[in-house]
Amino acid sequence: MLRHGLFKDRRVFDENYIPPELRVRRGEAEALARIYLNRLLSGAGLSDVNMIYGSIGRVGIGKTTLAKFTVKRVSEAAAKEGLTVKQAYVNAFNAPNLYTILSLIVRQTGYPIQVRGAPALDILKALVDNLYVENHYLLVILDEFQSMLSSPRIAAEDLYTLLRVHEEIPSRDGVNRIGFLLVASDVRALSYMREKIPQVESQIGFKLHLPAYKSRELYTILEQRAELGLRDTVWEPRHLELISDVYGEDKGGDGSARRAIVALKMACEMAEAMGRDSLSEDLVRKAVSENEAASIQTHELEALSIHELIILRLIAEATLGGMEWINAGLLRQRYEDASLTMYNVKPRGYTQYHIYLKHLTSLGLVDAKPSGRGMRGRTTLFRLAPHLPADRLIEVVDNIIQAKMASGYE
Ligand SMILES: Nc1ncnc2c1ncn2[C@@H]1O[C@H](COP(=O)(O)OP(=O)(O)OP(=O)(O)O)[C@@H](O)[C@H]1O
Repeated sequence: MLRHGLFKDRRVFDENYIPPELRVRRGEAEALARIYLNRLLSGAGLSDVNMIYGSIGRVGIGKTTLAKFTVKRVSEAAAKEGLTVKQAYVNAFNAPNLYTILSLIVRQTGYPIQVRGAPALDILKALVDNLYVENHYLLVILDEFQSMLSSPRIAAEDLYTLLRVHEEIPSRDGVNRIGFLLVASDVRALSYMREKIPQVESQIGFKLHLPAYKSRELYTILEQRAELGLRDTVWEPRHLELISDVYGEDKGGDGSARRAIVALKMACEMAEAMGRDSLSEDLVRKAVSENEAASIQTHELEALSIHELIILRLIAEATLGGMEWINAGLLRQRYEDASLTMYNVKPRGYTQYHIYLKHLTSLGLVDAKPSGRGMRGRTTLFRLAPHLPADRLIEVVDNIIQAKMASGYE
């Protein structure tokens, strides 16, 4: 009989949960924190710009976690020396322009700065002034930094203004008080920087590359979650080994801690739903295979244009509505309607439209086949690739479309 459930603290499995200590990558966090602290504690202020970046196509490998942990460490260590280092986190996907970036930063500092209707430069001046008056420091994480570089609504000058704030707006006492930790998906961010903002690129002190996780590292991460979030009698090391062997990069997996943690959570939820009070190997295997089936490569979707995303969404919608295949004519008609009425973008001409459909098919997101007999004339039929869950895909696609629209992409 199940009396308490398997979890002792469900929050430990939340997407944004940051563990109290890092058992994997602690050394990296300490090394990064020391760079900021060395200068700060020697009285030279805070002005460093460092960067964490991952590997192409790898997600969930701990970039954000490491950044947040590092900044927290800096703030705590500084506090022990009597210095206040405020922390701010901005995800570029939610910050399409300099004004929004600064508004988000200001909100997190808690300073009474009027941002509504103020020009970005005035907000930044007020921020520099408040830091001076309070004698505080500020360390800002700019996550998904690559999308700031490619956004048409963030000019090179904006990035200079922000990242070289000390030159644009020197503090009244000459002490620099704002440091940055940039987080980018992969090494390409550095070459974009070299093109768009070379002076900032050359100013980056420390560039830390994070590889995908190996199975042994995933085991350690899972063990920590199990200890913090599950009842002791629920799990055994072999359950965690099974998961870390599936996702470990050295075992042929994608090295994602996120997916490994989700698999463990799913296994526990499945056990609960079945009224069991502990995990079994069978259940863990089942959770892993469901996790695989439901996995949507968000980075692959982020790389699509808005028009491709609209087409994909329409095909997924047809599936969700019970239509097994949608024919080319109907799809085109829905695409034209949706572009104009829902997204306020001009539909692309036929040639480009067909290139988009081909691309979606070649990525394995969409299946295409010629219509059989019984249809008038020859046409092509489309459907969402059967391994993709239509409802979750629509959710993810909507988020991406929204973010792209907000940052002015097409
Ligand atoms: N070293 C670690 N210790 C404990 N948990 C970790 C560690 N690395 C990653 N995680 C967990 O794995 C999940 C994914 O990590 P995170 O979001 O930091 O990855 P990311 O590389 O920033 O992802 P994305 O590529 O989507 O931006 C989070 O739940 C995080 O808490």
